Amino acid sequence: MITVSIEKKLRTYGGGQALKLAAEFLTGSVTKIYGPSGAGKTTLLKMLAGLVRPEKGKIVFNGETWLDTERNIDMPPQKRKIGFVFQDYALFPNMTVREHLQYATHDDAWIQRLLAVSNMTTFTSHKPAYLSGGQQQRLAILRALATKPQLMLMDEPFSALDTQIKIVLISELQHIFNELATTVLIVSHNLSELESFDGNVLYVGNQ
Ligand SMILES: Nc1ncnc2c1ncn2[C@@H]1O[C@H](COP(=O)(O)OP(=O)(O)OP(=O)(O)O)[C@@H](O)[C@H]1O
Repeated sequence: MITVSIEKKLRTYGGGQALKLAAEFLTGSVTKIYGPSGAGKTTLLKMLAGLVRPEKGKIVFNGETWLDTERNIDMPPQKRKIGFVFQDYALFPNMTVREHLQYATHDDAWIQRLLAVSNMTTFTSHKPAYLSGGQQQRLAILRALATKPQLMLMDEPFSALDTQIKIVLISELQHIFNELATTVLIVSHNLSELESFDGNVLYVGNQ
């Protein structure tokens, strides 16, 4: 279980806007996050990852305190056991698909499986510049999954995929998340694309 209570001032023109959130996420659950543009959805994922610090707040993951601003605890991102799929992918330009995955894990059988479920096996020696937008996006998902994270944070992870690929990939991901008991948070503008994910919905924004 992840327990989160956070207050963060957002840098907005005009100022004054803040993100305030208190929520619990059960282990192994999928939560679909939606809300207006600029409400702070990406910032919320970054705070969970330890990439952005709130002014005030507490994050406890399975009894382990990741953040407690009152006690000055702020666990660094690499210790938080998370996978992050960034909206802009954040791939390494000089690494091939296989190297991206080998950088994250030494488990070759797992790499093979990830490549197979995402239909990426034929592209293993390609660098990002030689991949389509949809292939780059799938690589970003695979790289995040490679470490078998306990918490998967996904920011608009399917935006570049065509419907057919999306349907197959989501069904494969659902199996993998169940197997690993991964807790998953997915930010999406398009909740209908996530229909096949069994999960809860969280609105971020002014009520
Ligand atoms: N580290 C930060 N500290 C404070 N404010 C930030 C930080 N990063 C981004 N912001 C501000 O937070 C606001 C919300 O941005 P964010 O990207 O989290 O929104 P979003 O809900 O994900 O929007 P979209 O749906 O358009 O992607 C923006 O006004 C942005 O300038």
